[in-house]
Amino acid sequence: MGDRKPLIDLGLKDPELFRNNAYVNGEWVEAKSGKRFEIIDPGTSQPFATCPDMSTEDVDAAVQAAGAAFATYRTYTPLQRSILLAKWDTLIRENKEDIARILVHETGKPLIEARGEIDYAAGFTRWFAGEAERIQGAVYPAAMPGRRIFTLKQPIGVVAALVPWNFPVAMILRKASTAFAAGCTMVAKPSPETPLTSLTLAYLAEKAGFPKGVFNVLPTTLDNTPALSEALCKHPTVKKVSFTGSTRVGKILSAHCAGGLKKLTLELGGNCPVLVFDDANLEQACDALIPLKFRNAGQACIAANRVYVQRGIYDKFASLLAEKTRALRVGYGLDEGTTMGALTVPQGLDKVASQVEDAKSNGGTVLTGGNKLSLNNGFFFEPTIIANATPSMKIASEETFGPLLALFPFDMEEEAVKVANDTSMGLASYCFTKNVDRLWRLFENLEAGMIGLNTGNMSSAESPFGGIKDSGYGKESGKDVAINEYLITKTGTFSLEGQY
Ligand SMILES: O=CCCC(=O)O
Repeated sequence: MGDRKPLIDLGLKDPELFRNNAYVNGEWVEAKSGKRFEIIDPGTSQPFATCPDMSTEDVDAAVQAAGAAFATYRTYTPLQRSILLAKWDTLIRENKEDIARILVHETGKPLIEARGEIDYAAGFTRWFAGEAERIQGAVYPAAMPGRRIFTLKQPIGVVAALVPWNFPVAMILRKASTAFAAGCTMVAKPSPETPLTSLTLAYLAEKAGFPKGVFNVLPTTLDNTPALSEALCKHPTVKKVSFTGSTRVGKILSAHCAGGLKKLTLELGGNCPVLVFDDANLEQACDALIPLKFRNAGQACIAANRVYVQRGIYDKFASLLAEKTRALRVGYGLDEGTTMGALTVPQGLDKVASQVEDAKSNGGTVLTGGNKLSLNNGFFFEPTIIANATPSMKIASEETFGPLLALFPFDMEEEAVKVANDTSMGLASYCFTKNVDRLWRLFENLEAGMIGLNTGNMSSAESPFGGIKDSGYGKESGKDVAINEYLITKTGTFSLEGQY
């Protein structure tokens, strides 16, 4: 266990999994300042643990450790890296229940979703255990006689991972598994709300046998986050930065990285549209939309935000969706039967409330929900559906990041595509129709990095994840594309004697 215990009994089968110190160079350490901060359970608004508040003065030691570890870890064979990832994967799966409990306390999500997140997250450790052994250069036929051209893929170096609070286990594993498969080392900065699961994963990485310094985790507060992130981006030993979060912060980090020409992966905001056509299977569309919107209380970058419904089925679809939404059980994440938990940050409540008020005052109809919930002192909001939404409402242009869905009517396909694309974002778009030609047209014409065709679920280890436009660049997960983000391609040119 770390130096301190949790403030409440977390009910862990293995209390060793609770780690509340930073992890640097294989040691569990305090911040140089000696300061700690509280981690709040969103389901009760009460602190349940504390962590060291790492700041810029703690950055160099972590990066130096990762740099020193890189000198050795880069020489590990693909098979050695694959075996380490596979061991980590096994330990994560074996400890799923305990990790899920910590995750519920950190995020407020229901236990059933926390377990699902760990299954999803362990998909990355398993997938990248395989990818480690599939890194390949190429040989190119040369135009000049006697010349041979070939490429070699090598790890880029120390990576800084800036991790969000909405899927803290999945997002850190999506980045770390890729980096470790490539032969890189990492300094991770979890979100201030959710540092504990990252520390548990670091503990399991140590148990799996990753050498000291390969994985370093720096918890910090919201106050220290901008400066610490800037220090990581600008540290000369850091060669790549991977960030998941808002477009606003992504642009700031991009500026920090520009001076050092750091390679950057940005997985940013969504404001994702969904198009439901008259010929869709309405049950299928509703059953896809409920988790797509209300998973993690709507706090997902790929969550549905704006739903455009063709006029012929608008009323029928709206009432079916409202009925299925009313079946959700909002409650404390660890309570039996909870299917939607608290929002992770209290500011989220105000944003949803202000969008609901704005919609109502502009002629929107609340079909279900619409209010904050007074439950357990936690950050709860009812799952909410607004009908008769119009382009002038805030929900038409602002990403909600909460449990609110707005239904907009439309008549023609061209019109729906135009409004769906009328955003600076381009992460994911979804469409529901049984017309195959239309599906194909939509796949080509919707402006997003990922398109769900009769599905709302497209996140998986084998699928390249990432957006276009203001939703960022670079892909995470999937074959080749993700791992290439952590590799350099070195070109060799060779001349045969007597033929140059
Ligand atoms: O919120 C961002 C990630 C969501 C996902 O990986 O499905």
